[in-house]
Amino acid sequence: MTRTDDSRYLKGGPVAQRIIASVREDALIATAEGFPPKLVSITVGDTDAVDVYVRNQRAKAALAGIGFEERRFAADITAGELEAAIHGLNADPRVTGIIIQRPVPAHIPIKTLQAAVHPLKDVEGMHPASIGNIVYNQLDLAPCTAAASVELLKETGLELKGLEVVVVGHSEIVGKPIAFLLMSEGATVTVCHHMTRSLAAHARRADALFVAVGKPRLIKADMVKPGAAVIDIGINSEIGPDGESRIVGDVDTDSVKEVASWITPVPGGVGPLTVAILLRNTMVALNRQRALYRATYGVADQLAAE
Ligand SMILES: NC(=O)C1=CN([C@@H]2O[C@H](COP(=O)(O)OP(=O)(O)OC[C@H]3O[C@@H](n4cnc5c(N)ncnc54)[C@H](OP(=O)(O)O)[C@@H]3O)[C@@H](O)[C@H]2O)C=CC1
Ligand SMILES: Nc1nc(=O)c2c([nH]1)NC[C@@H]1CN(c3ccc(C(=O)N[C@@H](CCC(=O)O)C(=O)O)cc3)C=[N+]21
Repeated sequence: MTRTDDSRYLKGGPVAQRIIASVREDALIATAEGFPPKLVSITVGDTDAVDVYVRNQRAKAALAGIGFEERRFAADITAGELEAAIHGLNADPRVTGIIIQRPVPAHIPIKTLQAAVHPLKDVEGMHPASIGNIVYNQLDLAPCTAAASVELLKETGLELKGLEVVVVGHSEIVGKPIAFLLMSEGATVTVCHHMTRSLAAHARRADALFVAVGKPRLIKADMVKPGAAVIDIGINSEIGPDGESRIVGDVDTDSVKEVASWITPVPGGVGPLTVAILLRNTMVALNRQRALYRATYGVADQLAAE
């Protein structure tokens, strides 16, 4: 049996295709109504870690009928200059959404940048005001990777209410939002991080195990409960036995797949779905902008008023 024919693999591609097809329908209607959705990506400095992501964003945005523009800034730009650029995008009615690719150089405070994006254009749900929404169980626009990971778990058909879930990694962009989304769904959530005393003991109790750390093969077969669902979020690049560069996750997939009932492959798991959800979030943002403008001015929306 080849890797991808194995039904234990929870693949992101088919789910992503469904989402992109539905986004495309909405995007074509919005465009015909005079409001073409457009996403702007901001990258700062050396962008190796995000190149794959941005390349896929561009390709999938084209498929979905969403405009895409990449703004690249030099590593020595100041935080003030970047904020000014973001304010310009906030004020530009042709721009629907803004995504700031991580990481940014150390001298740029990412939180300040994230807070500079207008909440209505925050397609990643990372503005402090947006991230608060998931605490209040308003889940229609959540951080893309977290939403993608939870959506893949739902593909298993497992009942989330009361499910024992363990999340490894507690970054603000992945681990923490996953924990909040799962709490909203009624799961019992344990969050582990580098200070956790026995990662293995916690991980082994999980019916669903989410891993977002950035360490290849951190999770081995003896850390996984038989029959569990394993969602591998890690994207690590390493040199394979053939001397070629390859992408691997945080889970030792070959051994863990013998124990788990479901496992997300890397590549081909969470990654493609993350991109699809970013595009879906862009349409959620567009619809919010149009609804607010109608409510405020009683006209179709901002462009129509000009
Ligand atoms: N598929 C996708 O769409 C995406 C994939 N990623 C990938 O997911 C991974 C995580 O990304 P991100 O959350 O941004 O990374 P961060 O580096 O921000 O966070 C890593 C987390 O892992 C924890 N950690 C570190 N070492 C251990 C350990 N030995 N045991 C348990 N926990 C540990 C850290 O805890 P502490 O803070 O306490 O040190 C931290 O919370 C990366 O491989 C990244 O490439 C990221 C974004 C999107
Ligand atoms: N603000 C911000 N948000 C992010 O969500 C974010 C980020 N910054 N910085 C970089 C990381 C990484 N990341 C990926 C998303 C999808 C793929 C993806 O599509 N992966 C394909 C790769 C296929 C191929 O190799 O072409 C797959 O896994 O199958 C990869 C990486 C999002 N990140």
